[in-house]
Amino acid sequence: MNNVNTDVGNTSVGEQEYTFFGKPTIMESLRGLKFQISANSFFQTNTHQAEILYKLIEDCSCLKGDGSEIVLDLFCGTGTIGLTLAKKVKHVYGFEIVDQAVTDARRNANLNGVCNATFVQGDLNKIGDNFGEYFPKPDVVITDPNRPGMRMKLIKFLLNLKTARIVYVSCNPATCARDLDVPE
Ligand SMILES: C[S@@+](CC[C@H](N)C(=O)[O-])C[C@H]1O[C@@H](n2cnc3c(N)ncnc32)[C@H](O)[C@@H]1O
Repeated sequence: MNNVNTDVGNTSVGEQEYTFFGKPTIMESLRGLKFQISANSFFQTNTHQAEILYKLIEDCSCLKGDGSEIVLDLFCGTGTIGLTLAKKVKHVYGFEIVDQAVTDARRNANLNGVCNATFVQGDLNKIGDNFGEYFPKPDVVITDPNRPGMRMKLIKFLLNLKTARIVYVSCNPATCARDLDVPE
């Protein structure tokens, strides 16, 4: 797979894709589920470590496991986190900017027989005042932003939700610390 972009920066999202050999997607298994991943979709690079991370996320989520809770999966990529939690909750709502990743997330839900997950394409840096109308009040929020972290509007939105639990997964301690420091 040749994934081409014209940026000089460190970006993994391509403008054109050329499949030279084989299929344009790869399959991965995580926590008993199968995931089909396209070239432009984010996927944790170390699958073994991702299993450990996702187990930790589940532990930190403190789900009741009785199928009553709503989970919001922000920056959801191919739906991996939400889908690994879906069997324990009432519904998962995932938000992600990359079209292909959202398509993958919906397909991955089908692949794994998960019917209680909704994945929506959208830019979480540009949420409108009506963002909260897209899902019921969540019991748990998982947020896993890319390195720039979250914008103030999203942070304020999450704080106003007064959700019992927010699990922040970060690949950048600096922006994570900045985001956690926002006063209520
Ligand atoms: C660190 S990855 C996490 C993906 C997923 N949670 C996982 O574990 O595979 C961050 C994700 O945020 C998405 N993203 C980046 N900027 C975004 C934005 N402004 N709005 C929504 N999603 C965004 C990326 O495309 C990527 O899929």
